[in-house]
Amino acid sequence: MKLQKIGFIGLGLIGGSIAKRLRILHKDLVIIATAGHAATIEAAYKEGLTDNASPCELSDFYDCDYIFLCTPVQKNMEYLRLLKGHVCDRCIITDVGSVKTDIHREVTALGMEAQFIGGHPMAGSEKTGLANAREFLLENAYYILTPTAQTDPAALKDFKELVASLGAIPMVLDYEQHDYATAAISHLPHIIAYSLVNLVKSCDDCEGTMKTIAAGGFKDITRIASSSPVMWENICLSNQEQILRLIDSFCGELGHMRSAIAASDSKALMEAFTSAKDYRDSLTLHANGTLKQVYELYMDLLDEAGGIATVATILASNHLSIKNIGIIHNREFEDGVLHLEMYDSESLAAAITLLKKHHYTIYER
Ligand SMILES: NC(=O)C1=CN([C@@H]2O[C@H](COP(=O)(O)OP(=O)(O)OC[C@H]3O[C@@H](n4cnc5c(N)ncnc54)[C@H](O)[C@@H]3O)[C@@H](O)[C@H]2O)C=CC1
Ligand SMILES: O=C(O)C(=O)Cc1ccc(O)cc1
Repeated sequence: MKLQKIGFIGLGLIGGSIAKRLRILHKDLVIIATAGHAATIEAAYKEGLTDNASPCELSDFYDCDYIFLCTPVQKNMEYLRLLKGHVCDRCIITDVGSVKTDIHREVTALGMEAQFIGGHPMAGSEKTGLANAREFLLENAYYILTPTAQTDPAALKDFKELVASLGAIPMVLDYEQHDYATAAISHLPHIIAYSLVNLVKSCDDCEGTMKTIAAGGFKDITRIASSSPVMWENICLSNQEQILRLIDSFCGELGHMRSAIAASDSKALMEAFTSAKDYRDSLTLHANGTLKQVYELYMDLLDEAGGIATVATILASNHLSIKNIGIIHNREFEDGVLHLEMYDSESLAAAITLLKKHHYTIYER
């Protein structure tokens, strides 16, 4: 399907990343957008991402092939209501929200099932805004699609192709199944991270001893507590039922741990830790059972002669071999991005530390 016009409502981390990739793939595509702040659209226009220089009106979305709703989940539902009756028949409205049941119920209530395909890229970070959007953000990530009972199979096929062109892996799921799974693997972990940080904050002494000595483990498990509060408030309100279910199960798990520790039950502790370790260690195994881990980083590369040679020399002189290297030449008004693939996790970690020491900006996935 030849894409002509795509609209974005919300142009932050996710909307911006999708738009950037589409701009690279389809130079002639008309991309229009609106966002919470006019400055976002001005910036997007300046970098050649959007065709409009100020936030567009909802009526401008009428003849889009696709409209991506990329605001916090509850705002997406408001926009869906506003769009009803104001888009042409062939337009597919999709969203990137982290919760799907709520918006599907709204779609049904509005009678928009034939025009809506839910979506959720399983990629992102704790960062927000267009400034952090990257065209490769969805690379190799699952992108969950939740069609409705009235989705035209041809429209679903086209949308799958679009998702695949973003570098993502489309996966169709039932929306309720999606919300239970994401409550477990994404929503609960964010709530635990936020709670853990608040716990430490309230337990710390006046000198901030805990904050000072907080080491890798605490930082690893709480990185996501730096995520957008508005986004997570919206997610908790939209996926309330499944999140409460998972919080209760988690309290049960913590209770088992507590009992085992209180009873000095080494066997129970060893069983719990070993079983969790085995499962966690197996996460890098993909569905087909092959080890598909890629040890890669992306970094900003100054547009100067010898830029790659300098990076290669820094790594080689520290005995770090590069498996794959390439420049992504597509941000017209910015410096290039260098993609590096290393052989294993240790070399990747060492390369990141080394390159950061040399003041390069690194983007880890
Ligand atoms: N951050 C992440 O890692 C992921 C987020 N998501 C979902 O993607 C959606 C967007 O999240 P991000 O891009 O991370 O957020 P973001 O904060 O980076 O961007 C949100 C965008 O929505 C706009 N916006 C907010 N309220 C608005 C309003 N009332 N009218 C118009 N625009 C408004 C903001 O101006 C901004 O452009 C959310 O629904 C979230 O659940 C999905 C996958 C990953
Ligand atoms: O930062 C991380 O590791 C995330 O987990 C990002 C994320 C946040 C929300 C989603 O719906 C999907 C992915």
